[in-house]
Amino acid sequence: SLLDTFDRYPLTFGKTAIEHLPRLTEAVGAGVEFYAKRDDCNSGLAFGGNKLRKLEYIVPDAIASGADTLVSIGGVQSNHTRMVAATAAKIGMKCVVIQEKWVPHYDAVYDRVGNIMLTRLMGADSRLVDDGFDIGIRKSWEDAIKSVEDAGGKPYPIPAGASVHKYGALGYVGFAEEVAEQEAELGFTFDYIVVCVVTGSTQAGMIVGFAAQDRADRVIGIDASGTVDQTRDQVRSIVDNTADLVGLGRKVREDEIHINPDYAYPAYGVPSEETNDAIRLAARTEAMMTDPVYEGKSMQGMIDLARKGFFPKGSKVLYAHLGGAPALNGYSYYYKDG
Ligand SMILES: Cc1ncc(COP(=O)(O)O)c(CNC2(C(=O)O)CC2)c1O
Repeated sequence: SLLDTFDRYPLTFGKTAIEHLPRLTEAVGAGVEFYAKRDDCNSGLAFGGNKLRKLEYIVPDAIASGADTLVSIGGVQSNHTRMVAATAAKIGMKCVVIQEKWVPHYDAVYDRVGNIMLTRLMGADSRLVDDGFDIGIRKSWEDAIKSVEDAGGKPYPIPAGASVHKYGALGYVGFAEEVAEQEAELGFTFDYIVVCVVTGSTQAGMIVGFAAQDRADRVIGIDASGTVDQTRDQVRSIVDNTADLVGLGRKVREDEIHINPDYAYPAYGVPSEETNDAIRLAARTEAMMTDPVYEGKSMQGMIDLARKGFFPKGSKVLYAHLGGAPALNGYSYYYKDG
C-alpha cells in the first residue's frame, strides 16, 4: 500500500459499504448503473463523514506534537468542524472552531441546529465570526490558534476541511485502494467515481490513489465551492504534494484532473431547485440522504451528466457519499412541503 509508512489512528469502522442503487438507476433511466460508497456511514463519531477518514492520518501527528487543543474552521453548518469536535472528544483533547458566515441564509435556526448544535454538544468552543466564504487560510483561524497559546494551551492547527494539511489527502489515497479491494470481491470495476469537491483533499487523495491504478482520470469532481479556480488550484497543489509524500513516482497530468463547475450555482451553501430535486430523488428512490451544501450538488451533477450521456451506456458509476446530512436541519424551509 502507498500508506504503509504512515500512522493511522482509527476513528472509523473500517471499509465503507459499496451498495447498488437500482431504483435511482431506473428512475434516471440513462443506461448507467449507479452505486454508492457510503463514507457518510463510516463511524460512530457524531454521524461520521469524509473528514474522519482524513483525520485518521492527522491525529497521530497531533498526539505526537503534545497538543491539547484542536483548532479548525468552517462555515456555520460545517461538517468538518463537527468532525474535528468529535475527534477531540474521542481522543480527549479540547477543541476551538471558528464558524464563519459562509452562507447568506435567512433561516432563524441556521446557527443553532444541525452540525453546530452537535459541535456545541460535544463541548467544542464554537466561535461565530462574520467573515464570508473562502477556502483559504483565514485570519480568524490564525487568531484562534494564538488565543489558545495566550491562554496557556498547546494548539494543533487543522485548516479548513483538513485539506492543505500535509497529511490531509492520505485518507482518500486509502479510499482508492479500498475501492480496488472491493472491486475484486464484486467481480467488476467501476468506470467512474463521482465526488463533491470544495477544499480539495478528498478528490486529490482519490486522484493520487487511482493514479497508482492508472485510472486517475476516472475521478469526476463536482465543484460545490462556487470558486472553482481557487478549488482547482488547491486540488492541483494537494495532488502534487501528496504524490511526492507517498512516492507515486510520477507527476499527475493536468488532463487527469477533472472538476466540473456546472452544479455549484447559485452559490456555496445555497441549493438550486435542481439540487433540491436531486436530494428528493435520492431520498425517494434509495432513502439515501444528501445535503443542500455538498452531496446534493454532486448527486445533481451525477444525475445530470448521466442524462446528458457523459457516461457511456452500460457504465458503472460509483458515487462517493461523503456525509453532510445534519446540515439539512438548517435548510428546513426548502423542504417544508416535501
Ligand atoms: C459532506 C461533504 N461533502 C464534500 C465535501 C468536500 O470535501 P473537500 O473539502 O475535501 O473537497 C465536504 C467538505 N466540507 C467542508 C466543511 O467545512 O464541512 C470542508 C468544507 C463535506 O462536508
